[in-house]
Amino acid sequence: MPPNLNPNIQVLDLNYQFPDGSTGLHNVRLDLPAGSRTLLIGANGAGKTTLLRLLSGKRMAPGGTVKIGGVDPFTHSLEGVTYLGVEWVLNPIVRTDIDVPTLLKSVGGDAFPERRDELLHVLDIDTAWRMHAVSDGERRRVQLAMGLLRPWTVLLLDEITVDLDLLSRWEFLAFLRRETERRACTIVYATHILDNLAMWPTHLVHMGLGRVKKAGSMEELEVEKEVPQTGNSALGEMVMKWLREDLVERGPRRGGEEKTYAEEGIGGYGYEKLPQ
Ligand SMILES: Nc1ncnc2c1ncn2[C@@H]1O[C@H](COP(=O)(O)OP(=O)(O)OP(=O)(O)O)[C@@H](O)[C@H]1O
Repeated sequence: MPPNLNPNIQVLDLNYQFPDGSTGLHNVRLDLPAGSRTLLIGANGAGKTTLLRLLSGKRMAPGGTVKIGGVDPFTHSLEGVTYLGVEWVLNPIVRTDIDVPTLLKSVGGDAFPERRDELLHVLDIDTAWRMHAVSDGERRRVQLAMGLLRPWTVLLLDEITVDLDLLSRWEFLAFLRRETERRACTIVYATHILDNLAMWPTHLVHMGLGRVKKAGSMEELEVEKEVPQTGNSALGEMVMKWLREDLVERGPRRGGEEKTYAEEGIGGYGYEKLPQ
């Protein structure tokens, strides 16, 4: 099925039971418009992963309860729905002695050279890395480039940014925001880490014990957006500044011509105005 140009997400009275008969979700209702960026918030065990798996079509929801761009993601294998979660993180290929260009080529990098190069830049990836000899955060950045390379229309992220340093996460989230602003795509992001996020979401969904406790746009939920420039705490602002200085000190990757993203301030929503 071709990518949908109106990738809204609708969930109607979704009840879900696990194969052992225990209840996973109770009467979940959601209506997330195309182009939205939703933060999915909830304690451990609240049901976030369960919901994201159903939205991605990895698990079957009762007929008519989940629609992505108007169709059931389980019965239609939806091209353009990308779900990045635990199984994806644990894929052993990214721990083998393989180089970055070969990995990116294996997921279609040559078909999307501009996206590939943008992701390399945004995620500050050194193409000379070999994957058995990188840090956890560097590995995660390459994985993210792999996962995001094909232009998805719905992106479901299940807390996959835990290994990223504050600045890399900031740039990654700014990239996702630009994506929703320049093409028809929609994001749901389950996370426990709220640093830097105050200005990122358009919608919030709060889950608890398999139920949606609150959901709506930032305006509907009257979430205060008046925060420091980055939407970060004073401590976060300071750490961001340190990391930015570290990157400038390290200098550019790939031959010395290119500016680091910290020098360019490409974050796109206030990052360039960080206190110096
Ligand atoms: N296959 C399963 N069979 C039975 N119960 C399950 C199964 N998978 C998850 N659960 C239970 O469902 C509940 C919701 O799990 P889920 O993974 O969706 O939570 P979560 O909100 O993503 O939590 P976390 O923040 O820890 O990732 C938990 O209580 C969990 O124990």
